[in-house]
Amino acid sequence: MPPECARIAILTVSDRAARGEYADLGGPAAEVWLRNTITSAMDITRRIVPDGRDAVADALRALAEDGADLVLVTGGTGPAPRDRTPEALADVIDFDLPGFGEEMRRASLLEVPTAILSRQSAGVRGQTLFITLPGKPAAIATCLNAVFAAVPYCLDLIGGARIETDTARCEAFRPVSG
Ligand SMILES: Nc1ncnc2c1ncn2[C@@H]1O[C@H](COP(=O)(O)OP(=O)(O)OP(=O)(O)O)[C@@H](O)[C@H]1O
Ligand SMILES: Nc1nc2c(c(=O)[nH]1)N[C@H]1C(S)=C(S)[C@@H](COP(=O)(O)O)O[C@H]1N2
Repeated sequence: MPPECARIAILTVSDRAARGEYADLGGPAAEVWLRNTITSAMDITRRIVPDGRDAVADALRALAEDGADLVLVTGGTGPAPRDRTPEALADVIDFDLPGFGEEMRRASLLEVPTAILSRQSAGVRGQTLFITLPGKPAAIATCLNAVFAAVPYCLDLIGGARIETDTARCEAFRPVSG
């Protein structure tokens, strides 16, 4: 893989999708969104894990150790007993980026009042940016549309791969220095 190729992982967190009780629609929706938006070279992998703090934290750690530049996580952000994606994220990151969650909730609240229940967020471990999204497949585009303009510059700042976007879908914002 060329060094400029961005390594992106999509992690679906769902007990029922992990058991095969329903088809995972969230992971594929996130992949389609990325393929339609990112124009530079990328390698996308997808995984499914059950809900729960340890299962999710182990998967997040493994993805960072594998060298992922960006990890999108969908599911397990709510208040139900098995929804522990935020705790798993806190276990693995060096620091959080609360603006991501604030903006994704703001955008989602324009669509559904229960968006306030999602503890979705973002954080950085080493050179990996994690963004957590709600499990509802329809939430994925809403949330990525709301925040993705800041993702390329965030990856620049943490030493991740440089990514370019289709400006008709998402204009990556990189502040000009000086
Ligand atoms: N990965 C997914 N693929 C398809 N539909 C999903 C997925 N994740 C969630 N959903 C749908 O969104 C609804 C609410 O999502 P939520 O994450 O709260 O699921 P859940 O009820 O906790 O399910 P699970 O047992 O799979 O974790 C689910 O009932 C399901 O219909
Ligand atoms: N855009 C959007 N955000 C949303 C939703 C949605 O349907 N669309 N569902 C909400 C609901 S009902 C819940 S419980 C929380 C947490 O979902 P999760 O546990 O699947 O991550 O996300 C919220 N955010």
